[in-house]
Amino acid sequence: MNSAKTEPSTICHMVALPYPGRGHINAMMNSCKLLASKSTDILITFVITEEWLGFIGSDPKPANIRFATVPNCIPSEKGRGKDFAGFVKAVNTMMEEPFEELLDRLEPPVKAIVADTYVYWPIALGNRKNIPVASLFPMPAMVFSMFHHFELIVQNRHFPVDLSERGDELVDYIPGVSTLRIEDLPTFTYGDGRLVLPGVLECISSVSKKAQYLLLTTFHELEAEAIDALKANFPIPVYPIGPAIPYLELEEKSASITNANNGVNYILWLDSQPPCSVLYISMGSFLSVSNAQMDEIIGGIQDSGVRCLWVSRGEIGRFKDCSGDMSLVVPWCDQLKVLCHSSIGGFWTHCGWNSTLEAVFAGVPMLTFPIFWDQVPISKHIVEDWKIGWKVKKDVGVVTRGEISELVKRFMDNKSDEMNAMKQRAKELKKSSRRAIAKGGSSDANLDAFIRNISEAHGH
Ligand SMILES: O=c1ccn([C@@H]2O[C@H](COP(=O)(O)OP(=O)(O)O[C@H]3O[C@H](CO)[C@@H](O)[C@H](O)[C@H]3O)[C@@H](O)[C@H]2O)c(=O)[nH]1
Repeated sequence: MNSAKTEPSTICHMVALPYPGRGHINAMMNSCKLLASKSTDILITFVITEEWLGFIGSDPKPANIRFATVPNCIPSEKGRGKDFAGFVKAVNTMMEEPFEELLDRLEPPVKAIVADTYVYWPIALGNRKNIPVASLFPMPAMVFSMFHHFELIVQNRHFPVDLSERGDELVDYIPGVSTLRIEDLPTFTYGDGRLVLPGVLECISSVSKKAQYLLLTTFHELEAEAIDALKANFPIPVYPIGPAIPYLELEEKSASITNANNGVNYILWLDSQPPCSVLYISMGSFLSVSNAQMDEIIGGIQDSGVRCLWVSRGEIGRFKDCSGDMSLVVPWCDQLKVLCHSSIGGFWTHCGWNSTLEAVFAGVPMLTFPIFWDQVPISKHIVEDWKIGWKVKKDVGVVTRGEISELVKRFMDNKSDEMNAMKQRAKELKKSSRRAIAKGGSSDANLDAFIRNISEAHGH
């Protein structure tokens, strides 16, 4: 850890604590970069485990963001998906003590803690130490509202529930959230979702009761109704500052483009493809679909004859038949750069919120294959609310190779009126995301308001 000792007291020093998973670390880092871009008087200490420092320690970041570490007191990131509930428990029992020790040593004095909503203890810790806490929720405002109003779901007898019997019943009573089926709520009715639900509900309720600010990685234009309804009754300021994605670095050259991919330069490959012809496929950073489903997906995409760029970690062997001019498989890519490339015509996504915000920013329509938790209502957002995608996943059972091939062909048909109308809507949302981040736009103004609030209300 490299704590600076002599910064002047005008420095607004914040400590950022992400939940230690890829989607959450990215959301927190991108939010911090947006905050740090506002003034060189802002200093952010970004706290991660030593293992995570190994993953992201050499990534480019502005001079006013620095890393500090806690020991590897939680299970390794590798294999985290295997015992999800156990991982969540470890994050919430093992990290507080080393974090508190670190906090006590940091200089200059800390003006605010920005902590992921899914880590349970920072709000109480901040209260004990008289340090304001901004809770960063890295999922849609709509999903926050679902948990915030969970008692309505219970009152309407929609939880607990047997999805196979009542999954199609409608949920039309959550303020600011458009009507959806029980089946489209986050996956808290079964499995790991059911296990982590009580802890999540406690976190969400402590945000309104004890935190000082709520930051959202969404932007107002994208979820206006959910955000307005939330703000109307929420006891603390709510600041949507998104899309919290790495758009500030879009123009920079990324060394990882070839280094991480055994010398394969996927940007050069994209450069040589026709406009809007490539389907980008990424299924998320830690949960994946069943082997049987994966075989159908790979077969269906091959049969469709559509060009594609796949991201696949550790499963490259399964793609041995996907070689040739039409497809490229890489273990990792600079996703926002890829989505913004003119050759990309569609995105097959598991509907992680960061990926969704990136696709909205890039104006790319989506094929949705949600797997867990918020990904299910996010798919509904994409398909029904914004109408910029189609759902591939079925509620029950495997989607077959033939179904996938047909769907992908129709989806990537640049001459279809239906697809062109969808692309037009995606372009409109892209424009609204650019308006939100432009000077004086909704997110830009919210970043300023949050920083002003922290500096004034809690100045030294
Ligand atoms: O080759 C790749 C693949 C992914 N990414 C990035 O990795 C992140 C993935 O985040 P996300 O799309 O949100 O997926 P997950 O990692 O699965 O996200 C977890 O965290 C999200 C935010 O809380 C939730 O919405 C998801 O349900 C949860 O699984 C994004 O920033 C991508 O740009 C890359 O840069 N390169």
